[in-house]
Amino acid sequence: MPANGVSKRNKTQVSMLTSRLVPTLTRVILERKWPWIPAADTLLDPHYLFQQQASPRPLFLSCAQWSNRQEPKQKRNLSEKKLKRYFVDHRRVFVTGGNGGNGMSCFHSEPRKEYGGPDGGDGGDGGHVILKADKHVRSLSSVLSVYRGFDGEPGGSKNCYGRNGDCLYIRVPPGTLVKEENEIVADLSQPGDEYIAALGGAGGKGNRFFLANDNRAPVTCTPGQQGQERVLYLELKTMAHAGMVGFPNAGKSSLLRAISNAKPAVASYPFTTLNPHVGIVHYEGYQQVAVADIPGIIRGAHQNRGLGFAFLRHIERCRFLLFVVDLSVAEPWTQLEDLKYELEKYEEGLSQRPHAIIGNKIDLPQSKVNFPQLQARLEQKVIPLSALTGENLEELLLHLKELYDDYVETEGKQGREPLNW
Ligand SMILES: Nc1nc2c(ncn2[C@@H]2O[C@H](COP(=O)(O)OP(=O)(O)OP(=O)(O)O)[C@@H](O)[C@H]2O)c(=O)[nH]1
Ligand SMILES: [Mg+2]
Repeated sequence: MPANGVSKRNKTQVSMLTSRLVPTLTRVILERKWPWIPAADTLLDPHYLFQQQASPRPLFLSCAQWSNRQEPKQKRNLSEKKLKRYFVDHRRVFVTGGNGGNGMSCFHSEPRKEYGGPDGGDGGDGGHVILKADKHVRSLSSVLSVYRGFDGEPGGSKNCYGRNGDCLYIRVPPGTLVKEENEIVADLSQPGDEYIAALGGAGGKGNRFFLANDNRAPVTCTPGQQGQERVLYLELKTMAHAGMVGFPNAGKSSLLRAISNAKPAVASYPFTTLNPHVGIVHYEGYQQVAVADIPGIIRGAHQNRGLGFAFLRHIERCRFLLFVVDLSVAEPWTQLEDLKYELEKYEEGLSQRPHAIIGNKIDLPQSKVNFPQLQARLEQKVIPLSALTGENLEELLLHLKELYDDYVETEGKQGREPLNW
């Protein structure tokens, strides 16, 4: 007799019974799905059962082991493609006004009343699609690509008119330009400004409308008109106060994360940022400066290389620029020359906008060698800093405020309202 009191013969019998009770396939699936649960054979193994009776701990232990085996949840790397909260500064929108309701053709019907006359009502007008500037909206990201207005209701009998379709409002940020075939058709600069993007169709006429002296029983009624269809391009005049311009991997997104509450994706491969992100830097007296992280630009961007010249357009919409140079690469001054060349090729004078030059990654040993060489080649001061360690960020923040104050002053002199965020 074995030590645990179960004979080998008994064990074989129980095992055979288990095989009959639980089909093989089900067992395999169960064992794969819950590996911490002992195999069905083992469960009915008298040896195992005795062990369980002796100490109930193994079950709890297996749960604990399972939870230990699960790897700790790691913070997943942010991918730009998964980030939905990027800044949208231009949109193509297809708008269609609501259709008008059809007119009704019918005659008054009442007992003992012959020739009651026509009483078909008119259809309701279709609703307009209206663009409205709203100061609570910051970007065009909430604007969809297709809008269709509400239709008017058809006319009814007994001279009932159809209900007009409601107007459909599309909320856009103040400072939105509306373009149609490259022509500006509206400038929604102040909050509350409205522009009818698509007119709703007029409602059709009921047969009552056609009642005349020479025609006392008209049967004619007209259908409602179709709503207007238009393709409009919405563009923001200003995207942010400051725009960060730099080569891919220069550390623009890291810098925006360091100075503001924005959370653009950061990774060690080029072209991590595919869409602009805007972060707000807060100063004393509730002053806020908006800084945009713009996708990386390479030499030849104006010829559509890299991410193309679509991104140079974002730079155009920033009032002043922050050139971000990676100090750790060889000859960082060539980066600056290339960036200015590309901006100049895209639009003359763009590189001459008020700007600051930032030398990033000063924490790296190579940067400490390159920085004095870069500074020696430039008349303008370069701000050396590290977005990663936070070294010398204060100097950038002070310089940013100076650029902002100059911008407010210039706008004031020209009688324009500075962009308030
Ligand atoms: N050592 C060091 N590394 C940095 C610093 N700033 C950024 N990096 C690293 O540089 C890499 C690129 O940083 P990003 O912020 O994604 O660069 P980017 O300019 O936004 O790049 P794109 O989005 O591709 O244009 C990342 O691996 C960062 O960790 C810094 O100050 N010091
Ligand atoms: Mg980036």
